[in-house]
Amino acid sequence: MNLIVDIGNTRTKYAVYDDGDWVVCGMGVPEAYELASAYLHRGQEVNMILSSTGAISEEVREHLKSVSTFFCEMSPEMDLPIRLGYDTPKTLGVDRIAGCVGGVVLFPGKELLIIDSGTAITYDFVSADGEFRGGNISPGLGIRFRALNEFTVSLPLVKCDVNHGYIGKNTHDAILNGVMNGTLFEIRGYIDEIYRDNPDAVVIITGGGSEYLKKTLNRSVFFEDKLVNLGLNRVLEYQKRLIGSEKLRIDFRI
Ligand SMILES: Nc1ncnc2c1ncn2[C@@H]1O[C@H](COP(=O)(O)OP(=O)(O)O)[C@@H](O)[C@H]1O
Ligand SMILES: CC(C)(COP(=O)(O)O)[C@@H](O)C(=O)NCCC(=O)O
Ligand SMILES: [K+]
Repeated sequence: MNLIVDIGNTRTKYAVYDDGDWVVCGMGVPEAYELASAYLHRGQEVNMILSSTGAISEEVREHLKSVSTFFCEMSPEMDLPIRLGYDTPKTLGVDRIAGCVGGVVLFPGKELLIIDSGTAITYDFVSADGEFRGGNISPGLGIRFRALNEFTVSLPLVKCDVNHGYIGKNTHDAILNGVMNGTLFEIRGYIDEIYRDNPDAVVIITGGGSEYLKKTLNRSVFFEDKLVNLGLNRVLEYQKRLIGSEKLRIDFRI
């Protein structure tokens, strides 16, 4: 089986794929470790890919490695199934690359805009011939609420609530509406812009904050919660095949 471990800035997600089919997903490093151990104890192989934009210690990395039969770590410098048109590929977030690969898996040959609403909101553009063209990073919902609270004297910390209004009549609602509508208008702006340029483009939305957008975004877009997992699974398969053909080359001195 393939085990995907995706450590974000807020949450750790994991997923299991078997023969390209999604099996199960969940959250937490200890949970991912337990799952991998159980497969190993049953004598099954565990092909693992680790992707981390959040903090990860060497100890955790080694811990996860110890319950894998094949291990690779997502990096902009590895051989990837897409080209990276970014001036600083070394500093490019691996979750962004994974989302773009996932997009190409779902919609090959299409121009893509991938919106990942997590701790940060990322807007990533992929050309129809499969090149990551670049993209933008903006503050996520949680960061916006916290920033208003932390950088002012009087503003309280307001919690994200999908049931918000348009015009605030008190401080709480003014902040709630401001952050929620501001985020929504920003996202709508990107979507309208790409459709204006190319009506055939495809917009895919993913990430923990996308649940809210499902309810409020009245635009023609695809929601795919598993986009990053899907991309990481493709990269893992790609790496396995590369290592396999390299081994064959050495074994048979091709
Ligand atoms: N129920 C929710 N409603 C709105 N936003 C949420 C909800 N749950 C999580 N989020 C947002 O999603 C983020 C976590 O999503 P995730 O994609 O896992 O982020 P990351 O990859 O950065 O860890 C949180 O920072 C928060 O902004
Ligand atoms: C932009 C991000 C913080 C998003 O992380 P996330 O919200 O998924 O936790 C991450 O992709 C990252 O650390 N990027 C590095 C900078 C760059 O992509 O150019
Ligand atoms: K993100």
